[in-house]
Amino acid sequence: MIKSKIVEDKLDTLVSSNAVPIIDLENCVYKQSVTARVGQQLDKALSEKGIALLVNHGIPDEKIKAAWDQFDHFLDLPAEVQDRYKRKDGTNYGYVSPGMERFDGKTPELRHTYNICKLDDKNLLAETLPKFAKTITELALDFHNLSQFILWAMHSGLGTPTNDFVRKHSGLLSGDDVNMTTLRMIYYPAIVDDEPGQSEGAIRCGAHVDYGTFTLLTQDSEGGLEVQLPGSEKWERVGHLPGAILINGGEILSIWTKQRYHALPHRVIVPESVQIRSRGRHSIAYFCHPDNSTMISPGDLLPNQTESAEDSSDEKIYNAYELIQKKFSDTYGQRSQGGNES
Ligand SMILES: O=C(O)CCC(=O)C(=O)O
Ligand SMILES: [Fe+2]
Repeated sequence: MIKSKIVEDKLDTLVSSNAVPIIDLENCVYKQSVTARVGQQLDKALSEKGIALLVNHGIPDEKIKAAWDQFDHFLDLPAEVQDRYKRKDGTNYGYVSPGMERFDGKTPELRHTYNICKLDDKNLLAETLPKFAKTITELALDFHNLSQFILWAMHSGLGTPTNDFVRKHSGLLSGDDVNMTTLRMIYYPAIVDDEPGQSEGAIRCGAHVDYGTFTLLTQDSEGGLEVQLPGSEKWERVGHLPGAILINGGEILSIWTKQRYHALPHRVIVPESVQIRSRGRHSIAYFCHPDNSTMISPGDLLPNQTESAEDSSDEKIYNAYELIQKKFSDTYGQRSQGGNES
């Protein structure tokens, strides 16, 4: 009985049933034939499923593992040292301890995260853990380069006549005062069933959609990630393809494409399998955002977009920064000021 449950846990995922498109990035070579193919595949995947898996993305596994190791070292530091790096109100960078985030406004998330918003972040633990700063910064640069390749491919897939879409992401990782793009280290501790508050009603990460253009996610093992595919309210387990990076669309991209691309609802539950939940889980999310001052007009990215009666209505158009702040306060109320990016 127990055995068949474990087998079921291994098989019953979107990855194992080939329901997530896999896109080969060919190490991100900037060849027109490659960006055009990747753009087309992304267009199909993000419009039909809201999700895809990227392989041959060029970020070596060892670099990702080294970053997880460094985050573990950070989590081993005494609490008073960690506190010095805590995320502060009005900014997005720094350490977020379990319980600081509550996606549904009440249930604390059982996870540690660390946000990096700038490639040359002088505050990044350079004195306390020099290797942490070096390893994470190098990885952030890799994600920055990968996201730029994806932006060019998306530009091709969307068929927008100008390269404004790419240009509007000029400030990737140059600081959250300019652009909210964030590399987030994440660790979900193992769930110990008989410790109070650990399993009953607990969540690793509550249901939400990400706010920006797209998110890249890498995970070290199956650990409860679930999504709602377009047109369905059913939560489906994603599963895990070692070495692949998952991409999902965010809310700004969805508005920009008049919902052609889906903002994918997702969450991380406490896995029902004792075996799986008794393992800690690492992930890294890279949230790609347009520059804060970018005006996000519905349908702006679609080719041949002419101003329709609907567009020229009095409906207010927000810039990317306002949209994110609005989203924070819709979702978190007062917490938004010191809340989280997702
Ligand atoms: O850890 C994961 O798998 C997902 C994390 C996530 O969705 C987020 O932080 O926005
Ligand atoms: Fe998310």
